[in-house]
This record gives sequence, C-alpha cells and structure tokens, in this order.
Amino acid sequence: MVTIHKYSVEENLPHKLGEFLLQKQEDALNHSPVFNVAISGGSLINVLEKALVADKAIAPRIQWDKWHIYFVDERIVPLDHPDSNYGAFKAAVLDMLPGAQPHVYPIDDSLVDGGAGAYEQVALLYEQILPRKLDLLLLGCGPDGHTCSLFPGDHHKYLIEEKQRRVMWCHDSPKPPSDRITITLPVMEDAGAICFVALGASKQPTMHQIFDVKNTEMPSALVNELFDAKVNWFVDDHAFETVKTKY
Ligand SMILES: O=C1O[C@H](COP(=O)(O)O)[C@@H](O)[C@H](O)[C@H]1O
Repeated sequence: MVTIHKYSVEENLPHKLGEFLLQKQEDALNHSPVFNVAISGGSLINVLEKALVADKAIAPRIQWDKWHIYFVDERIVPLDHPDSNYGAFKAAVLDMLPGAQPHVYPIDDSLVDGGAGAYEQVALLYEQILPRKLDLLLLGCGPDGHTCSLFPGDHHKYLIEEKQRRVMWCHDSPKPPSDRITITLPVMEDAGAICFVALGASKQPTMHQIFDVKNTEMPSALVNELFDAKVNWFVDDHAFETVKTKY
C-alpha cells in the first residue's frame, strides 16, 4: 500500500516534506557518507525551495555537503534555459544556499556534439553517472499522469517497457520541450524510496484516475502498483479533494 501524506495549506505541506527529507537524510547517513537523491523538474522545484531553503526550521539541518543530487529527467535545452530542470533547480535552490553546496549531477547534453546518436550518448553517459541505488527519488506527476519523462500512450510505451537501459531518450514528448532524457523503471525498482509531490486543484482529475480508478495506463499509477510499499505521496487537500478511496 502506498503511503499518502495529505495536508491542508495551513498544515504547511512543504514543512512536512522537509521533515520527511530530513528523516531520509538521516537514514542514508546512518549507513553511508552520502545521501543520493534524484529530483524532477516542474512544480516540485518550488516546493523544494519552500521546504529546504525558505523554511528556517528545516534549512539549517540539511547537510548539503553530503547530498548528491541527480535528475530523473531533463528537457534538452541549454542548462541555463528557463525550461531546463537543472536550471530551475539552480535558480530556486542552489543559488539561494548561503553555505555549503550539494554535489549536483546535471543531465548535460552539451557533452555531445549533436550528431547522430547524440541522445543515446547522453543517456549512456548519465547511466554511468547514476548510482545503482538511489536513496530517494523525488517525483512530480503531470496532468496526464506522466512522471519523469515517462508519458502515457502507445507512442511512448517503449520507455515504460524498457527493462535494460536505465536512462532513455525521446524526441516527441507530448509536453514541450519535445526532446528529453529520462530514467526508466529499473532505476525506480532499485531506489530505496520514491516520493511524489502533487499539489493544487488542477491535479484532481489525475488523482482520481490514479487513486480511485487505478488507471495503470498512467505511468504514475503504474509506479504505485509496481513499487507500492516504498511509494509516498505528498498531496494537498485540493489535489485529493475528489478521491473517494480511503488511504
Ligand atoms: O515535464 C515535466 O513534468 C513533470 C510534472 O510537472 P508538474 O509541473 O506538473 O509538476 C515533472 O515531474 C518532470 O520532471 C518534468 O520534466
């Protein structure tokens, strides 16, 4: 059974997420010198800024020098482009840190020349950079139920069905920018924990499909089904308002 952490605006979800991340940090550092976490882009980044930078009860307890931060997906644009997941994280979090910086591993497409096979090279390179087992994956969930750059529909099924390659690419994402690099399910299978964050009334139909209908055509619902015991969802009461099933 997945674990749902549901909060109202007054209950301050970013603070609760911050406490959860502190616990995950402690769990990891109890058995390892580093905390390996991979993050998404999109709306998650603003929540991370609130939880890890703006929250004065959480921020001083984050041991940034021990955090190794990877990305679960990236849009193929320059890293300083507003659509870059790394760029968004840098602007919202990294540039705001007053002291120690984490070790950060962007998915950097400028490492290849853009010729034939360039995307495959970026994916293969990132596969070598990613640790086999990440302590935590922090995921978003798009309105169509996509997570990372794993999109629903027959056209993108090859990404969901991939069993060998841990990092893949696609050229025709239904959500722009169209060229993307993404982790695949084997990375999720090996991860210690998975945590989704989904906020706001605009996510209501998606939450209904995932938690009532259990529509596993949606990659986020499939992640629930495959990895249930280690999956957490941080949701606000707006996003979860129309979910009927009790969790
Ligand atoms: O394009 C992307 O979208 C998803 C979901 O974003 P959200 O803004 O609806 O939360 C995100 O998790 C992913 O990393 C990103 O590339």
